[in-house]
Amino acid sequence: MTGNNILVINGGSSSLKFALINDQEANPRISGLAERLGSVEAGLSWKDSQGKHSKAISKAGHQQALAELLPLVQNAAPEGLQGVGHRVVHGGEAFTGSCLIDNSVIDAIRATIPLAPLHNPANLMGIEAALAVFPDLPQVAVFDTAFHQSLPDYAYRYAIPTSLYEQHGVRRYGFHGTSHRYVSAEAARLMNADYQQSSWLTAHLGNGCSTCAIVNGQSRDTSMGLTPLEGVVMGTRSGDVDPNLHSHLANVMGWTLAEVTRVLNNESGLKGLSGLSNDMRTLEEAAGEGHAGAQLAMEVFCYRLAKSLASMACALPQLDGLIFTGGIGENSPLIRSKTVAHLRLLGLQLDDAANLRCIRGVAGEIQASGSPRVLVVPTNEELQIALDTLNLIQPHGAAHA
Ligand SMILES: Nc1ncnc2c1ncn2[C@@H]1O[C@H](COP(=O)(O)OP(=O)(O)O)[C@@H](O)[C@H]1O
Ligand SMILES: CC(=O)OP(=O)(O)O
Ligand SMILES: [Mg+2]
Repeated sequence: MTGNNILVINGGSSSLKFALINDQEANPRISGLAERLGSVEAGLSWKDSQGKHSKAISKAGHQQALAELLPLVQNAAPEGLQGVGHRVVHGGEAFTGSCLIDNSVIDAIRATIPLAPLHNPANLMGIEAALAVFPDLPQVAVFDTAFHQSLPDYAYRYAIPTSLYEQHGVRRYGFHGTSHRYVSAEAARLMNADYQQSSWLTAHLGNGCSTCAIVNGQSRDTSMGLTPLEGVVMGTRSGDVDPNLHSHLANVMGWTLAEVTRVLNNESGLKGLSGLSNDMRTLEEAAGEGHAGAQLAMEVFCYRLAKSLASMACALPQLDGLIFTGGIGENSPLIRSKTVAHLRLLGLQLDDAANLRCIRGVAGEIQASGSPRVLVVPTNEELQIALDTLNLIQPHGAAHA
């Protein structure tokens, strides 16, 4: 049994992340990143069984980058590829699950560009490049928003005029659905619980961060909204601010809309608060050495995260577990413990030794005895995308590694 080989592509505006996943193997055969696409500094870096490699691909665009990595992928999968799975950030209300890509799907992703101007054009570039390079392979779109299409209307509607929703799609959509879905199903599996009869809170803490309430395998609420700016504090994104901040900055400071958008998306969050970095590792080190900005950024991050989780708890009939995931959630005992310390009202408390043990890919339970479960579950969006892709291209479903 050699398994199935799926190429997973996550297209960004000037980058293209990729991984070759075999559904019978624990690790990707090859994974990497083409970055600074379109510029003279464009480069390709990747990791395979032989180690880490890099190569300059000056001025390469998305399609050329894919053509460059094609021989590497073919080399890693001499038996051939079965399909290509794409991360697509925004599917609007058109997609409640993953789907095979055809012209109508491409049109629907294009029609959603006004709702995700930073993400969807880049995802489309990845899809179009892959269709040009692999015209004969089935390709699948896996949407960040699809898992959250089960939100009830009282969770997804904003209290603004109804016409803005009905005519312009202004509502909460939610993102990181692939990760929230993967880690909650994985938690149920690890706990021998029935996923279809279970309730979870999840905290996906990467560069982008979001929380989610999952009941019986369905998302019931999530912290991100119309765009991935709403919600908790992130690496460079502010999360929730007073909606009047836009007009305040325009009227008092004379900022343009583009400047406000750039500052809230790229200069805020941990980076803006600390004045130092968007990287939690850097902040933890600096805070340990007494850097006041780093300390404050971490305090705000944890308090706001706890507040978001407490509000998500409104959507649950019971709490089977709080799940931490993403680079920060999987690797920072300090952030987990500071966050849970604000959640005593939910009865949550950590076991310090267990908390310290769950880092660098180690999954496990970290609660103190008597507390509802708290779990660390490493996310694997690429594997979930590969499994969704296999499920759609194989009528009888895919096997799990
Ligand atoms: N050991 C660690 N301690 C604290 N934070 C960490 C650690 N390792 C990674 N991180 C943080 O994880 C974040 C990146 O998460 P990741 O999930 O890799 O991001 P992305 O959303 O880009 O996939 C960064 O803030 C990084 O500092
Ligand atoms: C939608 C989103 O926030 O994605 P990321 O965390 O990859 O930036
Ligand atoms: Mg990640």
